[in-house]
Amino acid sequence: MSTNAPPPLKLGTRRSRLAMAQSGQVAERVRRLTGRPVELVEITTFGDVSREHLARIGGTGVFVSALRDALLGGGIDFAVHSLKDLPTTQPEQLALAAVPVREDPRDALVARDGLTFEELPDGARVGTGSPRRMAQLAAWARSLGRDIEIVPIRGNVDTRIGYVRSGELDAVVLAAAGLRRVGLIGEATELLDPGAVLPAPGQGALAIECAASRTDLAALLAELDDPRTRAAVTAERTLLAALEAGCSAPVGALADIPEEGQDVTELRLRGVVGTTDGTTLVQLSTTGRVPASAGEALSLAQAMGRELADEMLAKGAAGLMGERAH
Ligand SMILES: NCc1[nH]cc(CCC(=O)O)c1CC(=O)O
Repeated sequence: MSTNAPPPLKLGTRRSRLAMAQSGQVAERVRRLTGRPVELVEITTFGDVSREHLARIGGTGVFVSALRDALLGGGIDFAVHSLKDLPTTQPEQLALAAVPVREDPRDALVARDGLTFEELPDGARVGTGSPRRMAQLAAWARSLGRDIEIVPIRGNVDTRIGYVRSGELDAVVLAAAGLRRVGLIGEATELLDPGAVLPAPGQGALAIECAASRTDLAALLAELDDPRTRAAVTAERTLLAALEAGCSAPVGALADIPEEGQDVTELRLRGVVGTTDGTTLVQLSTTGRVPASAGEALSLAQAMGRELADEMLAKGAAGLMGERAH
């Protein structure tokens, strides 16, 4: 073994089971890619400590600011975030070095007795703290003529599933990606069709960040980037930004980017905004031609996001978002 072995790369991570799982998976890929050891450095964020509902503390960035401070202070070399927790404006001093291949973007239902959403009886209590999920679940229940009570909850994956195990709630809704990453996807009783419930912009994707000044490191991490995922989440996040909504706003978005070699000639971007009681939803989609190159895909993704936002705003989307997150 060489005496001047490179020092370990420090990967800053939140302490939650989900954050540790996704950081561990990225650390393994970076180790294999660079041959360098990767050390996990645990950091507590405001979002982990606060007991407040996310909708009340604003949501935007509560899980990421402590990690970003450590990146800028040099305490860590890179960080892994859930992309859907990242504010839409990227600070100049930080590089979004890679957006790896996306995990399942859908929401998952975890219900008692293996029930699907449509099988829930009148009076069923369904837990979620997300205004986006509240709006779409309430609208879905209304369309079924079903009387479902949406109960505001928050907490990590185990806490939320615990409400169903204990019998306190009939079901909860979580991101399928989170369940997969912590090995609990078997608890899901239904993967929700995006036609009924659109996921949060960027859901299921990770963001790997480092200081923009670390150009060599950024280039190394860029090996983990998946251009197709980056184009999809760019369309979704451009829509979110153009609606001037925060990550706690009742906004859902999903871009379908066809796999290479797939016989598809169109990209599709779907978006939804609604009131949390589900009485009003503005749900629209737009399509674009499949681009020739990754660079072209990004500008097309941005154009589609802006175009869909304009159409949604013309249909009254701004009035449905309530108080804007900051
Ligand atoms: N807001 C918390 C959060 N941020 C990312 C995920 C799940 C994983 C992902 O979307 O990548 C979750 C939990 C959830 O929504 O159930």
